[in-house]
Amino acid sequence: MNSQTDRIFSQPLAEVPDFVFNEDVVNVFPDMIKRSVPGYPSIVENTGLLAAQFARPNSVLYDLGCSLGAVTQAMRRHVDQPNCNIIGIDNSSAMVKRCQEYLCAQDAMFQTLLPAEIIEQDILQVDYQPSSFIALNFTLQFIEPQQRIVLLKKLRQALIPQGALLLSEKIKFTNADEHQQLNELHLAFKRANGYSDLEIAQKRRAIENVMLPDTFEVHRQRLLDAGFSKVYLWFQCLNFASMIALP
Ligand SMILES: C[S@@+](CC[C@H](N)C(=O)[O-])C[C@H]1O[C@@H](n2cnc3c(N)ncnc32)[C@H](O)[C@@H]1O
Ligand SMILES: O=C(O)C(=O)C[C@]1(C(=O)O)C=C[C@@H](O)C=C1
Repeated sequence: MNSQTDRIFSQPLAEVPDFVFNEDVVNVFPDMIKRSVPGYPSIVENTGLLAAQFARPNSVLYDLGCSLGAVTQAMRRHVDQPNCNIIGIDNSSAMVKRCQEYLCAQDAMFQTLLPAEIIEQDILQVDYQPSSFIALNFTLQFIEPQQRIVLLKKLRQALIPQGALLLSEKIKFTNADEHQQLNELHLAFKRANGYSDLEIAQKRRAIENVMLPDTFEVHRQRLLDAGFSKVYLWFQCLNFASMIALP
């Protein structure tokens, strides 16, 4: 169950396949995401704080595209509301299986935690229950672009009036210089975390067709079009950002 160092793209590949969240990725995922996403640990921990701020009794907290449940675990550390439960959803069976094991380990360590269940499902197919907090932590970028507004409208409908949606994403920039500078800084971040140029190039090739970032302006407008009334950027580190959207 121990996480390993990410060496998935360290050897030259004749052809780099599209990135999938399979067993190989699951084995290295905590290391991969920490070394690839600037600010990831801060975003996860503060998501627990944000969830505690918005969580209301008798409601569900969702962790969509939960992977190994880092956000679910942070919410469980911070949220203490009566009759609240967490539902984590991911469509990768390998992720769901490992996530359930990690949550059992968390259950064994703490006595009073919100109940949490992890479900294997496509987040586009879910009938959402009334919710006070929904986290999409680096997940929307993997959803087909035309489906993003459909999903956000559904989530807006599920949110109770005092609730909030958290959206973290890799972002593009409209200004070409800003885009290039921040992408170069992101490459420097990856190199400083021990990734070689080969690993960086092969990973980029693997995700270019499956992970499609938008600009902050596109996210903001789409959230407003989905029916949210306010969108606040609460975190940015290089080309990775997190925002909250309020009903
Ligand atoms: C970058 S990871 C998310 C990281 C995670 N939220 C965290 O904070 O550690 C993206 C996740 O979204 C999941 N995913 C992608 N498309 C999905 C879909 N349509 N339905 C459910 N999960 C999806 C992937 O399997 C993957 O585990
Ligand atoms: O942009 C990159 O290079 C990334 O690796 C980003 C990213 C992400 O943002 O989700 C992509 C896939 C991996 O799951 C981890 C990180």
